[in-house]
Amino acid sequence: MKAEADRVELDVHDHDYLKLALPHFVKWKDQYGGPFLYWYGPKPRLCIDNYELVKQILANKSGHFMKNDAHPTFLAMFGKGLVMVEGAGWVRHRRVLNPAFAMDKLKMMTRTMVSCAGCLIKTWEDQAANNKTREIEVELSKQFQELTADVISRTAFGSSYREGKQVFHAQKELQAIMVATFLNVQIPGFRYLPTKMNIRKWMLEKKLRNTLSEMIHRRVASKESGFGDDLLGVMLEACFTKEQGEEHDKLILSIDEIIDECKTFFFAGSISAPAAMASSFALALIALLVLAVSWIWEYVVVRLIWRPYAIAKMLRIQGIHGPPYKFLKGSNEEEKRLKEEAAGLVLDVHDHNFLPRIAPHYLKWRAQYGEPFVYWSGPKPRICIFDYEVARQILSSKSGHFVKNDAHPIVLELLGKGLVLVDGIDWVRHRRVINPAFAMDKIKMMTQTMVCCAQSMVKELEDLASMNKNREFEVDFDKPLQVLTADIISHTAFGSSYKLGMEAFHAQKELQTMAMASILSLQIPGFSYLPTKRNRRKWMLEKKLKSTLMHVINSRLASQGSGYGNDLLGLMLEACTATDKEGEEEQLSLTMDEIIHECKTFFFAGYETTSILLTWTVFLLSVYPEWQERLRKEVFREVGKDSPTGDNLNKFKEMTMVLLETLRLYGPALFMQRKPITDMTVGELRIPKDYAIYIASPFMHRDKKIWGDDADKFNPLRFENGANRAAKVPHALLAFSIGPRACIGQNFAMLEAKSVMATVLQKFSFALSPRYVHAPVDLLTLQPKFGLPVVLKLLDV
Ligand code: HEM
Repeated sequence: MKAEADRVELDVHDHDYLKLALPHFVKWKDQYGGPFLYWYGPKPRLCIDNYELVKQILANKSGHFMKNDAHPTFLAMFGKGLVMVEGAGWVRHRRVLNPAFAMDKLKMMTRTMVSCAGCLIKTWEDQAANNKTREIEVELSKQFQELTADVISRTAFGSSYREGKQVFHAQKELQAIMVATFLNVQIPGFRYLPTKMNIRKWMLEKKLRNTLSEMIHRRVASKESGFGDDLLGVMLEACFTKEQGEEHDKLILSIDEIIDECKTFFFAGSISAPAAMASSFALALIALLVLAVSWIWEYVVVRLIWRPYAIAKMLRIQGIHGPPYKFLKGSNEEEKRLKEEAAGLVLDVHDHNFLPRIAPHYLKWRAQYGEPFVYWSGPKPRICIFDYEVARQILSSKSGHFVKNDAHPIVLELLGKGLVLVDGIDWVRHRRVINPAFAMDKIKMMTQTMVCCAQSMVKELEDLASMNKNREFEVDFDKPLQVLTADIISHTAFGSSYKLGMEAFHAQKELQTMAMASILSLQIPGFSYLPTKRNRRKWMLEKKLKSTLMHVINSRLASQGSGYGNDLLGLMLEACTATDKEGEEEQLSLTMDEIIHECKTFFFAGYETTSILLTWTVFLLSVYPEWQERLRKEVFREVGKDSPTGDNLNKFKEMTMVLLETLRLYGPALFMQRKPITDMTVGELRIPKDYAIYIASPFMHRDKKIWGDDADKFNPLRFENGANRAAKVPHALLAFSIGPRACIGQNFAMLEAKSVMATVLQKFSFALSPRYVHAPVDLLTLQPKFGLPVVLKLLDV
């Protein structure tokens, strides 16, 4: 019917365009009367034209009538902005946006509106003046569209209006895609397939997001000098509110929500959807063709060919060299080959330089091209930094210009958007909520739990040893240490709900194993949505993980009267609950999803790292028995046979030195990554926006210029005067990172490691089993490839 109506033209005095724009409504209304029902695919739509019914539905304040589900592309364009949000979310958004549309603010924008209109009129005037007849023909609807886009770019984004225009164009193209696909049959999952149209759509969505995100981050960074008088500025102003008695600003909308509101400004403010939808199928076909050509141009020519060569050239000019870029593969093949060659390398147990095993490509390229060098992960460049000063400037930067590099999708999936991965003002919000949980006095209170867990592991090992006449036995010690650290994090994070916490962690661990198994296999786009056996198991685990964590969190929230508890979750919820300004409602400054992500982060960031630190500490104390003995003496000197307390542990000086030296030589976290959100200069190095920077801390920890000639040796004494005096530069130990994004759990990890080591040293002596093979391996964290078999001997104490 629409195609037929498309061929009809109306007389200019005929304003009844319904037969053209909505011919199906006109026909069905005539045929079936009002209200009538029709079908959009399998979904029913009830059409109402009765004023009283309309009033009751639209004016209803119960919140029971919500917006209908939007078309996915429509959602991508609009985002979850004011037009789309519902319920409490809508109240929050509306509260932030209202001030931006107050009459006095709008009046201030009139000048911009008039000036934009003036520019258009001036263009017409100039064109008309060039004609003898002083008249011109213009395509008014197009020009008005341009005009409103101009007005909204300037009023919404002020001085950033040029970027605002880019947003407008990306949104317009997305709209064309929506029109072209609107009436197509929607095959479930089809939108996840990498068709040319979908790829273009994803690119546009990414561009839209990145441009808006950058603009917002810049505004937030320059917050001290005011947010500006444009819509974005007024919205950000209303978004940052200082609660009574609070030291810092509180953010009402998340950065994602602000981005969605910006999309809404544009869509609602400059384009009318019904007009767009009236476009013809012919237009859709042309759009498809244009999209295909532009996809080939943008994706193949620009991204895979031109950009890598341009980047390499720009870096060469700065004197940064590296292996040549190969189409699509980058340096992957050479990296893979070098790693395969190194995989069989076995080290002597006194040899702590494992770099030829885990990073042979870095060693080769550094020798060949110098420092820093650039290599290619597929078409993406990685600039590798070995210099302490450059690393310090990047990691310590507080401007918010260096953010975390895009995480591998698998890491993202596992970790969720928790503290480790969030950036910008979201990070500020998360960090503020989580900081109190890691305050020293709170962590000290957890020491008892840590020691208790360690004692029950030691008791089990003791029982095994007592079964042998010589009171010794061999064990793969990395395994009980893994179980122990999971036990500790379950207890300290979830207190009395630790059993449920443990269940959640087991689900997460299995998900992690599945993810690691697939990390190197070919990723077929869309494959993850197919109901294969593996995917179904994955979905089941994800569901279980989420529902278990939700259950734990909800029961805590429900028991608020008796306090949230002294475990990490309780302390986080405490900091998370803030009373609404108007007084009534209690609001969480993190959403339920964000709290769930933080719980996952506790486990992911806090469990494996600490179990690996313990594993390498046991390894080194086995290789250097004189240090094992020194630490045992220290433990007996400080606590005798008693259980250590938080205060005792802080007095373990030699233990601290050994742990720091272990972190230097065998730090669990290997390469830190960042990227600048805008072009940045660090020292003499100019780093263009979005280039990944890899900070090669395992190399830097062995730098003889910084650590002295014995940098490759195990020498805990270098930390005798504290971590900051151990090397020629302060903050040379990067194992917990430095700067604002340094590890929030470092005190927790150190206390945990001391609790466990003290408890083990009180009962056992240990030595490496002859089965031990020294082959450290990079599995996201640094691990002993063949585990840690040791002989444990029960002490006669
Ligand atoms: C030996 C043990 C640990 C090591 C070596 C370690 C290492 C690190 C490093 C290097 C970072 C910074 C990453 C970067 O800058 O890209 C980091 C961040 C972080 N760590 Fe740890 N970590 C350890 C234990 C823990 C524990 C026990 C927890 C929590 C229970 C934890 C939670 C976190 C969190 C939440 C962050 C992100 C902080 C932020 O971005 O604000 N870590 N850790």
